[in-house]
Amino acid sequence: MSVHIGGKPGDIAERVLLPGDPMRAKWIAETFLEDAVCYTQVRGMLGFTGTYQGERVSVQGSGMGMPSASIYTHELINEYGVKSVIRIGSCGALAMDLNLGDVIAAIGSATDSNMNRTRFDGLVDYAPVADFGLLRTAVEAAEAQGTPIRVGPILAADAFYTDRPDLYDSLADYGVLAVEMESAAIYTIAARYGAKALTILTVSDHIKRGEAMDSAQREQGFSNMVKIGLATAIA
Ligand SMILES: O=P(O)(O)O[C@H]1O[C@H](CO)[C@@H](O)[C@H]1O
Ligand SMILES: O=c1cc[nH]c(=O)[nH]1
Repeated sequence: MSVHIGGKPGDIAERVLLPGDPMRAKWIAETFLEDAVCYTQVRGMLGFTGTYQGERVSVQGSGMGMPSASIYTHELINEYGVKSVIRIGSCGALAMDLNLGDVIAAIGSATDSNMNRTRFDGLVDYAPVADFGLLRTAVEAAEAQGTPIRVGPILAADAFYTDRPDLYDSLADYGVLAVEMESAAIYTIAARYGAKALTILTVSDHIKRGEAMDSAQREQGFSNMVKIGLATAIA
Protein backbone atom coordinates (compact mmCIF):
# COMPACT_ATOMS: atom_id res chain seq x y z
CA MET A 1 0.00 0.00 0.00
CA SER A 2 1.15 3.55 -0.64
CA VAL A 3 0.54 6.45 1.72
CA HIS A 4 -2.90 7.24 0.29
CA ILE A 5 -3.92 4.13 -1.68
CA GLY A 6 -4.71 0.86 0.05
CA GLY A 7 -4.03 -1.52 -2.85
CA LYS A 8 -1.19 -4.04 -2.93
CA PRO A 9 1.35 -4.07 -5.78
CA GLY A 10 -0.41 -5.67 -8.75
CA ASP A 11 -3.90 -4.67 -7.60
CA ILE A 12 -4.01 -1.72 -9.99
CA ALA A 13 -4.02 -1.97 -13.79
CA GLU A 14 -1.48 -0.12 -15.92
CA ARG A 15 -4.39 1.94 -17.33
CA VAL A 16 -6.41 4.03 -14.91
CA LEU A 17 -9.46 6.24 -15.28
CA LEU A 18 -9.31 9.10 -12.79
CA PRO A 19 -12.61 10.79 -11.91
CA GLY A 20 -12.51 13.43 -9.18
CA ASP A 21 -15.56 11.98 -7.44
CA PRO A 22 -14.99 8.60 -5.74
CA MET A 23 -18.70 7.80 -6.10
CA ARG A 24 -18.29 8.25 -9.86
CA ALA A 25 -15.47 5.70 -9.65
CA LYS A 26 -17.89 3.28 -7.96
CA TRP A 27 -20.61 3.96 -10.53
CA ILE A 28 -18.16 3.37 -13.40
CA ALA A 29 -16.91 0.12 -11.84
CA GLU A 30 -20.46 -1.15 -11.28
CA THR A 31 -21.83 0.02 -14.63
CA PHE A 32 -19.02 -0.58 -17.10
CA LEU A 33 -16.46 -3.03 -15.66
CA GLU A 34 -16.71 -6.78 -15.25
CA ASP A 35 -15.50 -8.55 -12.11
CA ALA A 36 -14.63 -5.21 -10.48
CA VAL A 37 -12.89 -5.41 -7.11
CA CYS A 38 -12.45 -2.46 -4.73
CA TYR A 39 -8.74 -2.24 -3.84
CA THR A 40 -8.82 0.91 -1.70
CA GLN A 41 -11.16 2.82 0.54
CA VAL A 42 -8.50 4.95 2.24
CA ARG A 43 -10.04 8.36 3.06
CA GLY A 44 -13.14 7.23 1.15
CA MET A 45 -11.24 7.74 -2.12
CA LEU A 46 -12.46 4.54 -3.74
CA GLY A 47 -10.50 2.60 -6.37
CA PHE A 48 -11.57 -0.45 -8.37
CA THR A 49 -9.97 -2.84 -10.83
CA GLY A 50 -11.94 -4.92 -13.32
CA THR A 51 -12.04 -5.66 -17.02
CA TYR A 52 -13.50 -3.77 -19.94
CA GLN A 53 -13.92 -5.76 -23.16
CA GLY A 54 -11.52 -8.30 -21.65
CA GLU A 55 -8.77 -5.79 -20.80
CA ARG A 56 -7.73 -4.92 -17.25
CA VAL A 57 -8.60 -1.35 -16.24
CA SER A 58 -8.71 0.50 -12.92
CA VAL A 59 -10.77 3.49 -11.90
CA GLN A 60 -9.57 5.64 -9.01
CA GLY A 61 -11.15 8.69 -7.37
CA SER A 62 -8.70 11.60 -7.20
CA GLY A 63 -10.60 14.18 -5.13
CA MET A 64 -11.08 17.84 -5.95
CA GLY A 65 -8.23 20.17 -6.81
CA MET A 66 -4.61 19.82 -7.81
CA PRO A 67 -3.08 18.99 -4.41
CA SER A 68 -5.37 15.96 -4.11
CA ALA A 69 -5.09 14.85 -7.75
CA SER A 70 -1.30 15.20 -7.53
CA ILE A 71 -1.12 12.72 -4.68
CA TYR A 72 -3.09 10.04 -6.53
CA THR A 73 -1.32 10.59 -9.84
CA HIS A 74 2.10 10.46 -8.18
CA GLU A 75 1.38 7.30 -6.20
CA LEU A 76 -0.36 5.49 -9.08
CA ILE A 77 2.63 6.04 -11.37
CA ASN A 78 5.48 5.70 -8.90
CA GLU A 79 4.14 3.08 -6.48
CA TYR A 80 1.89 0.99 -8.74
CA GLY A 81 3.56 1.23 -12.16
CA VAL A 82 0.60 2.91 -13.87
CA LYS A 83 1.43 3.84 -17.47
CA SER A 84 -1.58 5.86 -18.55
CA VAL A 85 -3.95 8.08 -16.61
CA ILE A 86 -7.18 9.33 -18.15
CA ARG A 87 -9.02 11.93 -16.12
CA ILE A 88 -12.77 11.93 -16.66
CA GLY A 89 -14.41 14.92 -15.04
CA SER A 90 -17.04 17.61 -15.11
CA CYS A 91 -16.32 21.19 -16.13
CA GLY A 92 -17.82 24.62 -16.47
CA ALA A 93 -17.89 25.87 -20.05
CA LEU A 94 -16.53 29.27 -21.06
CA ALA A 95 -16.91 29.01 -24.85
CA MET A 96 -20.32 30.24 -25.97
CA ASP A 97 -20.68 27.50 -28.58
CA LEU A 98 -20.46 24.75 -25.94
CA ASN A 99 -23.61 23.30 -24.41
CA LEU A 100 -24.44 21.19 -21.37
CA GLY A 101 -23.46 17.56 -21.96
CA ASP A 102 -20.82 18.35 -24.57
CA VAL A 103 -17.60 16.34 -24.30
CA ILE A 104 -14.19 18.01 -24.37
CA ALA A 105 -10.68 16.56 -24.69
CA ALA A 106 -8.11 18.91 -23.15
CA ILE A 107 -5.12 19.32 -25.45
CA GLY A 108 -3.46 21.60 -22.92
CA SER A 109 -4.13 23.03 -19.52
CA ALA A 110 -3.50 26.60 -18.41
CA THR A 111 -3.53 27.05 -14.67
CA ASP A 112 -3.59 29.66 -11.91
CA SER A 113 -2.02 27.12 -9.55
CA ASN A 114 1.35 27.89 -8.02
CA MET A 115 2.50 24.27 -8.13
CA ASN A 116 4.47 24.58 -11.36
CA ARG A 117 5.71 28.07 -10.50
CA THR A 118 7.22 26.49 -7.42
CA ARG A 119 8.66 23.59 -9.46
CA PHE A 120 10.43 25.94 -11.85
CA ASP A 121 11.29 28.73 -9.38
CA GLY A 122 8.91 31.06 -11.22
CA LEU A 123 11.35 31.17 -14.15
CA VAL A 124 9.36 29.11 -16.67
CA ASP A 125 5.65 28.96 -17.50
CA TYR A 126 5.58 25.21 -18.10
CA ALA A 127 2.85 24.12 -20.56
CA PRO A 128 1.03 21.01 -19.31
CA VAL A 129 -0.23 19.08 -22.35
CA ALA A 130 -2.03 15.84 -23.13
CA ASP A 131 -0.28 12.79 -24.51
CA PHE A 132 -0.83 13.02 -28.26
CA GLY A 133 -1.40 9.28 -28.73
CA LEU A 134 -4.12 9.18 -26.07
CA LEU A 135 -5.69 12.33 -27.47
CA ARG A 136 -5.80 10.94 -30.99
CA THR A 137 -7.22 7.64 -29.73
CA ALA A 138 -9.92 9.46 -27.75
CA VAL A 139 -10.96 11.47 -30.80
CA GLU A 140 -11.15 8.28 -32.87
CA ALA A 141 -13.11 6.49 -30.11
CA ALA A 142 -15.56 9.40 -29.87
CA GLU A 143 -16.08 9.37 -33.63
CA ALA A 144 -16.60 5.60 -33.60
CA GLN A 145 -19.31 5.85 -30.94
CA GLY A 146 -20.95 8.88 -32.57
CA THR A 147 -20.22 11.32 -29.73
CA PRO A 148 -19.04 14.75 -30.88
CA ILE A 149 -15.85 15.72 -29.04
CA ARG A 150 -14.30 19.18 -28.87
CA VAL A 151 -10.51 19.34 -28.60
CA GLY A 152 -8.94 22.46 -27.12
CA PRO A 153 -7.28 24.13 -24.15
CA ILE A 154 -8.86 24.37 -20.73
CA LEU A 155 -8.13 26.09 -17.41
CA ALA A 156 -7.27 24.10 -14.29
CA ALA A 157 -8.27 26.47 -11.49
CA ASP A 158 -7.46 26.32 -7.81
CA ALA A 159 -10.78 27.87 -6.82
CA PHE A 160 -14.24 26.60 -7.76
CA TYR A 161 -15.79 29.89 -6.62
CA THR A 162 -13.75 32.61 -8.30
CA ASP A 163 -13.40 36.26 -7.29
CA ARG A 164 -12.08 37.02 -10.78
CA PRO A 165 -14.75 36.19 -13.41
CA ASP A 166 -13.05 38.82 -15.59
CA LEU A 167 -10.11 36.43 -15.97
CA TYR A 168 -12.49 33.78 -17.31
CA ASP A 169 -13.65 36.29 -19.93
CA SER A 170 -10.06 36.95 -20.97
CA LEU A 171 -9.26 33.24 -21.15
CA ALA A 172 -12.33 32.65 -23.30
CA ASP A 173 -11.00 35.35 -25.64
CA TYR A 174 -7.84 33.25 -25.94
CA GLY A 175 -9.75 30.10 -26.87
CA VAL A 176 -9.91 28.42 -23.47
CA LEU A 177 -12.97 26.19 -23.61
CA ALA A 178 -13.79 25.38 -20.01
CA VAL A 179 -12.70 25.31 -16.37
CA GLU A 180 -11.99 22.35 -14.11
CA MET A 181 -9.57 21.79 -11.24
CA GLU A 182 -7.06 18.96 -11.81
CA SER A 183 -5.74 18.57 -15.36
CA ALA A 184 -2.60 20.75 -15.17
CA ALA A 185 -1.23 18.80 -12.21
CA ILE A 186 -2.05 15.43 -13.75
CA TYR A 187 -0.40 16.34 -17.06
CA THR A 188 2.69 17.69 -15.31
CA ILE A 189 3.21 14.72 -13.00
CA ALA A 190 2.61 12.20 -15.77
CA ALA A 191 5.22 13.97 -17.91
CA ARG A 192 7.70 14.10 -15.03
CA TYR A 193 7.50 10.37 -14.34
CA GLY A 194 7.21 9.07 -17.90
CA ALA A 195 3.50 8.19 -18.01
CA LYS A 196 0.79 9.24 -20.46
CA ALA A 197 -2.14 11.45 -19.47
CA LEU A 198 -5.32 12.80 -20.99
CA THR A 199 -8.27 14.74 -19.60
CA ILE A 200 -11.77 14.19 -20.97
CA LEU A 201 -14.58 16.34 -19.59
CA THR A 202 -18.32 16.69 -19.76
CA VAL A 203 -19.80 20.19 -19.60
CA SER A 204 -21.90 20.11 -16.41
CA ASP A 205 -22.31 23.88 -16.14
CA HIS A 206 -22.10 26.86 -18.44
CA ILE A 207 -20.36 29.54 -16.43
CA LYS A 208 -21.26 32.48 -18.66
CA ARG A 209 -24.88 31.45 -19.22
CA GLY A 210 -25.48 30.28 -15.64
CA GLU A 211 -26.80 26.87 -16.75
CA ALA A 212 -26.37 23.53 -14.96
CA MET A 213 -27.20 19.94 -15.93
CA ASP A 214 -29.95 18.08 -14.15
CA SER A 215 -29.19 14.58 -12.90
CA ALA A 216 -30.61 12.77 -15.94
CA GLN A 217 -28.53 14.89 -18.33
CA ARG A 218 -25.48 14.28 -16.13
CA GLU A 219 -25.79 10.50 -16.26
CA GLN A 220 -26.19 10.31 -20.03
CA GLY A 221 -23.46 12.87 -20.66
CA PHE A 222 -21.07 11.16 -18.29
CA SER A 223 -21.78 7.77 -19.87
CA ASN A 224 -20.61 9.03 -23.24
CA MET A 225 -17.42 10.40 -21.69
CA VAL A 226 -16.73 7.21 -19.73
CA LYS A 227 -17.12 5.05 -22.84
CA ILE A 228 -14.61 7.25 -24.68
CA GLY A 229 -12.22 7.02 -21.72
CA LEU A 230 -12.49 3.26 -21.48
CA ALA A 231 -12.07 2.74 -25.23
CA THR A 232 -8.99 4.99 -25.11
CA ALA A 233 -7.55 3.17 -22.11
CA ILE A 234 -7.70 -0.28 -23.72
CA ALA A 235 -6.66 0.74 -27.26
O1 LIG B 1 -16.25 16.11 -11.70
P1 LIG B 1 -14.85 16.16 -11.16
O2 LIG B 1 -13.98 15.11 -11.76
O3 LIG B 1 -14.77 16.13 -9.65
O4 LIG B 1 -14.24 17.57 -11.64
C1 LIG B 1 -14.76 18.85 -11.37
O5 LIG B 1 -15.73 18.88 -10.33
C2 LIG B 1 -15.15 19.36 -9.11
C3 LIG B 1 -15.80 20.65 -8.71
O6 LIG B 1 -17.17 20.48 -8.56
C4 LIG B 1 -13.67 19.54 -9.40
O7 LIG B 1 -12.97 18.38 -9.03
C5 LIG B 1 -13.69 19.79 -10.88
O8 LIG B 1 -12.46 19.57 -11.55
O1 LIG C 1 -14.42 22.95 -11.78
C1 LIG C 1 -15.56 23.06 -12.20
C2 LIG C 1 -16.38 21.94 -12.52
C3 LIG C 1 -17.65 22.12 -12.97
N1 LIG C 1 -18.11 23.39 -13.11
C4 LIG C 1 -17.36 24.46 -12.82
O2 LIG C 1 -17.81 25.58 -12.93
N2 LIG C 1 -16.10 24.28 -12.38
